Amino acid sequence: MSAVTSEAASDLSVLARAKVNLALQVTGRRADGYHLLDSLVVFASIADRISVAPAEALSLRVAGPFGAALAGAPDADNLVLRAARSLAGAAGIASGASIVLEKNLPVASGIGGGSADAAATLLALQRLWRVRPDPAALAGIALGLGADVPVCLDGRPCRMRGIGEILDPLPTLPQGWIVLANAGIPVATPAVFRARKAGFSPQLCLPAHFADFRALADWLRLHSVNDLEAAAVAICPPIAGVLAGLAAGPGCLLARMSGSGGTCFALHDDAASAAASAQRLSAQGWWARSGRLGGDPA
Ligand SMILES: C[C@](O)(CO)[C@H](O)COP(=O)(O)OP(=O)(O)OC[C@H]1O[C@@H](n2ccc(N)nc2=O)[C@H](O)[C@@H]1O
Ligand SMILES: Nc1ncnc2c1ncn2[C@@H]1O[C@H](COP(=O)(O)OP(=O)(O)OP(=O)(O)O)[C@@H](O)[C@H]1O
Repeated sequence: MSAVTSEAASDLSVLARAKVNLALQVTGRRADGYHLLDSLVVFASIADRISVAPAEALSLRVAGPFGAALAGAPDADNLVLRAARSLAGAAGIASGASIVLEKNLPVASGIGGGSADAAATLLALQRLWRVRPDPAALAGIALGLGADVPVCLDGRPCRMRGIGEILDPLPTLPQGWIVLANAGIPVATPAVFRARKAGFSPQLCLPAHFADFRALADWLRLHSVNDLEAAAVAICPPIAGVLAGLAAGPGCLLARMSGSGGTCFALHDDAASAAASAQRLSAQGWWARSGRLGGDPA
């Protein structure tokens, strides 16, 4: 680890953006049971937020609309504190931090909320503690926290392979709009992988670029799938209703599930139809949000 020279206080608050698997193909299985994936991962503007401040001990306060969903589990199991302890251990940091998690994303819902929180914690605490692990050490810490943490730490649109550790940045994607919707039923990732009955899919065969957002949606529909969708619907049938509700929204170019579910997404090439779809689905009692996707990385 080497010291970082100076950091602004505003860097101590980091967005943990929702991870969306635009495509998710299961291409094989390792001897340890983990599945090999080929996935196109992007990040929506819809996000949790991690804020850190100096303190002698390590503490976590959870706020926000989905904070209560984490209240049942011991704080020690929270991926935020696990990330903080991993970094402190690797960096030999004895001091603590006061961490606030603003939980805006539904829990256990396929958009990597906990993984994004862990990644944001690693970024914020590197600044607070003024440490910079070498990239290989940081990658090891991230993967040790979960298969989705490396891609969340990278934060850019990526092709993700291996079990989540092989990341290739994608060229700038065309800009569009996304609607995320969720019926409010947590879906456990291991159960979905276990319930998967189909064989393995081939690797994705990506074009060099997409002319516009509609071309991206067309390519996804014709040349890729989410291999976990059928298993997730079998475990949690309301997911099929969410997919149908998104697909029925005027202007929807593609409706698909993200990750292991139950959050599903719709792609739109205009902000107004995306916002209208999110409003309509919210009125049905589901969690639904619209946001920006793609364009130049922030
Ligand atoms: C499905 C995805 O969301 C796609 O982005 C991720 O691969 C899941 O990432 P994650 O939630 O961070 O997953 P982890 O917490 O590492 O693993 C949870 C469980 O999911 C299964 N798992 C996860 C990732 C993977 N490549 N193969 C798997 O089989 C394993 O049973 C594992 O015990
Ligand atoms: N900060 C956190 N936010 C959300 N879940 C957390 C957090 N810390 C621990 N967890 C636990 O991690 C599990 C997975 O939650 P998460 O919201 O990350 O799932 P997910 O969105 O399905 O993730 P992925 O898309 O990476 O599979 C839940 O059982 C939850 O209790």
